[in-house]
Amino acid sequence: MRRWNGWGDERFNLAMPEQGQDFLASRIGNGRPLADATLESVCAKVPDSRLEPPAELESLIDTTPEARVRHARGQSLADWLAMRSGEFGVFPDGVAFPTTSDEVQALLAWAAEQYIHLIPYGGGTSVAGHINPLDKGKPVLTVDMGKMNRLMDLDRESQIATFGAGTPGPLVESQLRAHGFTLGHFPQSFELSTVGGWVASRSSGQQSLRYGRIEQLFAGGRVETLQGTLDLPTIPASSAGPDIREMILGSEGRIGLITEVKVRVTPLPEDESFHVVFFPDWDSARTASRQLVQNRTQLSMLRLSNAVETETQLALAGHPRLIGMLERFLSLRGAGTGKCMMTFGITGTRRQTRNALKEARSICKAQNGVYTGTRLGDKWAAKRFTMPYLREALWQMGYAVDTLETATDWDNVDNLLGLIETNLREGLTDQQENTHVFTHLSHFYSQGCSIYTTYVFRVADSYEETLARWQKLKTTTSELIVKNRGTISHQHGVGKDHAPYLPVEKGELGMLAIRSLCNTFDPNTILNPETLVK
Ligand SMILES: Cc1cc2nc3c(=O)[nH]c(=O)nc-3n(C[C@H](O)[C@H](O)[C@H](O)COP(=O)(O)OP(=O)(O)OC[C@H]3O[C@@H](n4cnc5c(N)ncnc54)[C@H](O)[C@@H]3O)c2cc1C
Repeated sequence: MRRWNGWGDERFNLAMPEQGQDFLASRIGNGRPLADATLESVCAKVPDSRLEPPAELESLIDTTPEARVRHARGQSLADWLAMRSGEFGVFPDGVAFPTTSDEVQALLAWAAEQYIHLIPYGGGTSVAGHINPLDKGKPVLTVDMGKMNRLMDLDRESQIATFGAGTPGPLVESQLRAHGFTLGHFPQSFELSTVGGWVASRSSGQQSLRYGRIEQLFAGGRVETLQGTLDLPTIPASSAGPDIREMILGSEGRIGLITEVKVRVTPLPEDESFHVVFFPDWDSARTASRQLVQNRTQLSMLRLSNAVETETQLALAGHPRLIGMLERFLSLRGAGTGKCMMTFGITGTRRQTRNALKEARSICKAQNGVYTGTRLGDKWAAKRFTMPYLREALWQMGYAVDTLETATDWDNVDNLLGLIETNLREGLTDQQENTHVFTHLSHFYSQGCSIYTTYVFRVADSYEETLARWQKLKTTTSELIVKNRGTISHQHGVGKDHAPYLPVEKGELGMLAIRSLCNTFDPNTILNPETLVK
């Protein structure tokens, strides 16, 4: 069963190896965990539902406290603190589980008539407050799309698959795999996030170098809005004015409920492998990454850890004897202190992968990269969806962990990365607290790349103080990002948490256009208020 107050399946735990514990203690001190609230105690706080559904919708709506608790928060650190403390604030009045587009349309009609706020909900993996209900004086109905989770059609010739919007990553891939296809969209939240959520929040998967971001994969579909149904036909390309698909991408539940998603799929690859190269320093590593992508070497994924992330990953990996041997070998080859780890994936026909590997190794070698084969890369691939479980282990040790991500042009990558890391590292020094900060680059483009920074700090003596620590780090760094040519989000979307920073990025006129778009479909702000735009 899914954890009600954290990430993933409650039967699965990721243990922190002893060396990892020592490493963190040496960086930020020993943590002291806070006490967790129980599900029962939180359910007891849930007020009576204000919903009075008509008979024909009654069977679709669950108003039990537990369903409402389980849909009240996403996965941001602020959400995590709310769930762990039991201080949720607002709960939805009910959760609807529609099974067809017609049922979604009926829910919309009822919501409009009764002035009920409606929150579309995919996997609830938002890390930016997208799906949290607000107290606006009206009832709130969360619409969980999870029952619309089937592969509805597969056009093998055009390679287009139609899915119910609530289909989560594993069901997308298993249903396609049975027909010899893949979507190739693998966000780290793959286990729980859904195809509709990916479209609504402009998600990016780890192998976007080969398969593209969701923008490239989203071919069309069906959206139920308060003004009627929007059918998005699949056309390979078009010069017929602005693209309606682009309006749905990143709409974050403000325009309507996506009920069917048509995606561009690819036959399963013949060959796939993941490789690791260590570079002596950041400059050579960053140069090699940029050259790989600007050279259009056919990689399917690329990730470059800076020196602190490399050190942290090796410390947290366990197996001290093997890691020690690796470090000695790397040191002899010139990649000692300050080394940076690059992981890359190659996917395709055997011929393509052979050529890509040759090209990639040659570019890396020219920058003094030490190629170590596939062993570490295979480990990364095997564990890539389990890493979010580490949050639970860190929490039990008294540490809070969060990530910040942006993207910028190559000429600004080092500048912005430095600003982000320094701000996070020094952000709690006035409280005599250290923050452990490390970064990787991922999602590479010819023009630039995304910057993904993780920060770990000790929880304070109370939930309120811990939240205040997070707010300070998050707010000051978000301001810094948008003031320095970074996007407020490369892949996590805007939600409610990033909405204050959007106007800097879009400008006044841009914000007016986005607001007008939402108003066209939803003039009375029934849908997901204050997400994306106020
Ligand atoms: C551990 C972790 C790792 C993550 N890794 C990545 C990553 O690698 N790449 C990445 O892109 N993101 C990542 N995310 C962020 C998150 O998973 C994505 O934003 C994802 O796309 C959200 O999908 P979801 O189905 O969970 O949507 P939800 O969180 O349920 O909703 C997100 C938004 O989309 C709207 N929405 C959802 N479904 C619909 C629908 N059918 N119709 C209309 N609106 C809808 C909601 O109203 C909300 O505004 C990560 C999150 C976590 C917790």
